[in-house]
Amino acid sequence: MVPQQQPSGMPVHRYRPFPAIDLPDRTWPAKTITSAPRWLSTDLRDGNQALIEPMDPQRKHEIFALLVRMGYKEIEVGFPAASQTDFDFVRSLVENDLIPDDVQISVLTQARPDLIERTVQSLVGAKRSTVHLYNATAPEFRRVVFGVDREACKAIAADGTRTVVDCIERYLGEAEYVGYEYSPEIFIDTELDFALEVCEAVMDVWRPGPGREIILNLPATVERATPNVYADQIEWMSRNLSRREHVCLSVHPHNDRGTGIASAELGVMAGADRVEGCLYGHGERTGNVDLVTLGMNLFSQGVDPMIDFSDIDTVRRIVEHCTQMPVAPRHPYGGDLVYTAFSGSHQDAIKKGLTALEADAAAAGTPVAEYPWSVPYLPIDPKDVGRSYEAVIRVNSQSGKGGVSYILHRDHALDVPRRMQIEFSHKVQEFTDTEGGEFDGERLWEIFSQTYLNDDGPVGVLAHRSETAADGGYRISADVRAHGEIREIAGAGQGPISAFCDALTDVDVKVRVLDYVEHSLDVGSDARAAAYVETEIDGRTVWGVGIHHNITTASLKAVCSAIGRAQAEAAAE
Ligand SMILES: CC(=O)SCCNC(=O)CCNC(=O)[C@H](O)C(C)(C)COP(=O)(O)OP(=O)(O)OC[C@H]1O[C@@H](n2cnc3c(N)ncnc32)[C@H](O)[C@@H]1OP(=O)(O)O
Ligand SMILES: CC(C)C(=O)C(=O)O
Ligand SMILES: [Mg+2]
Repeated sequence: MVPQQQPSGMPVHRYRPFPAIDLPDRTWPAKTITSAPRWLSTDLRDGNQALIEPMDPQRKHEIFALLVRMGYKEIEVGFPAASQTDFDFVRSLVENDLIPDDVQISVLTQARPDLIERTVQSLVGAKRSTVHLYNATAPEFRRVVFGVDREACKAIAADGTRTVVDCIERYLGEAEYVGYEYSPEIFIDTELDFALEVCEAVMDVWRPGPGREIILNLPATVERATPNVYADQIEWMSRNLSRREHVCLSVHPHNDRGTGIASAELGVMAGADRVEGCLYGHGERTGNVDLVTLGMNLFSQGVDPMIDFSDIDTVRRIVEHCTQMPVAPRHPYGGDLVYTAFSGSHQDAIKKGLTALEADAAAAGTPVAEYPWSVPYLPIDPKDVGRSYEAVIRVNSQSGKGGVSYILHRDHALDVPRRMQIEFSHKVQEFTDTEGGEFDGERLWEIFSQTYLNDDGPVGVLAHRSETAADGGYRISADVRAHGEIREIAGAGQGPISAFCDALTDVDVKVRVLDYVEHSLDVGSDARAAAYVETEIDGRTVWGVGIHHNITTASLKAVCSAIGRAQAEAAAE
């Protein structure tokens, strides 16, 4: 029987579903995003206003410089009427000529004449800027916060816009370009017909036209509905706004339901031209939509985000330093663990995927870094964002042979044969089960060396001499340490290993070789070789490993290693 879930007892009755939008002929579900929208970073405004400790001027400058380096062309730099510090920061950007010619800063203000005037004053001397005005338009805000009806609410927006126009004329006549952005705050809770009415009233004052666009920014100030509802709202506005060709329609999702990314993406599919957000999703409460994830989502679809994320760790480091807040280890694209696989089957698939990618790229004569990416469990190549494969596969108790052998290959160039991978990963499992936690490459190498490369077994080879007979037979004599004594032993066979195994009967050791693999570890005349031998000793199948500059020595060492392993296994029983 299927287990029966029980009512939670939580006060569900206090909440209402968000009403659906009546838009049966919506077109956004069939759309795909084929080019990057215009981005606005509001790290220095919405992001900053929500920090436990707002950024000091030096940190603000660091973020600004980072945003410029990454390629953001529209940057909201503050709320200059809020405080002298905010005002001074904008002035320092302007007066120190820190704003590149192709970057447009913007500043936010409430629709209050004194605040607007101060805000516009902060922009004197800026070549390109945008004045951004907002007032809340949702019914609850009209009633509770402002105590106004629809007409009065609309008047706040229109009058505010008029004041902006006047102030721009008064203070910014010299500027190359001054743009205007209007946001009906709490747009998602505003009746659509009223949001449209307010935006039209604002446009009547600003009078957008050729060369004079207006940015209408429709915020999900508090995200309260599924992203499809936001998309419907955006599509409805996009269809019904007049002067649409002169409107830059912008979305500003917050992330209260954890669907800010989806809201932004569906918003763009629904007709938005521009997205406002913050790096790593800083901002009020659960944050603004994360610009890193949005940009990288495009990148992962083969669409250029027009922003450079190729050094994602530096971006993260600067954001963490400036906001004094950590980025979560599982944060998409930038978190510490997001290109890491711990579990065995994932590691196995990634290892095979990377090998196949290299082979496919080589076959196509294309460098791997240019070859179309397709590796299981990794949506993008970590190297494309400046991560290395080092961190991709990490070993703990959930890991299997794939991960373990990947790390041995990565750190020591060992190509451990498949059946030996199984044997060694069981060995590692014994350790991870008892010790717990993660095993790094160094710890794995310790276990590998202790298991296969220690010379303390019952038999050790000290020197060997060999000759090939005219009939192709192989003769060997070797000085060995056997059971505490130094002995010279001799034997014959088809090659060094079979001859050595024959010689070992002199010291009462019987070894049957089942498989043998060797490969070089380095290049050049001084190169070392690794030899792996699968043996049957006293009814046990065990592997041995030898590493040496001389390939014959490596093989004999591998046999001795297997003898040691057999004895250790027997002792452990
Ligand atoms: C969704 C967002 O992120 S909006 C941006 C929010 N960011 C900030 O508020 C940070 C900067 N703000 C501040 O530092 C301050 O609010 C200041 C300095 C701008 C203004 O401070 P104060 O004058 O003390 O006003 P206060 O902050 O209390 O704002 C409330 C008043 O502004 C009015 N108001 C709020 N928003 C707006 C608006 N967009 N347009 C016009 N009036 C507004 C309210 O109705 C209220 O008026 P009342 O005092 O007559 O009731
Ligand atoms: C001021 C506006 C754009 C805002 O930040 C919001 O509504 O979230
Ligand atoms: Mg906001």
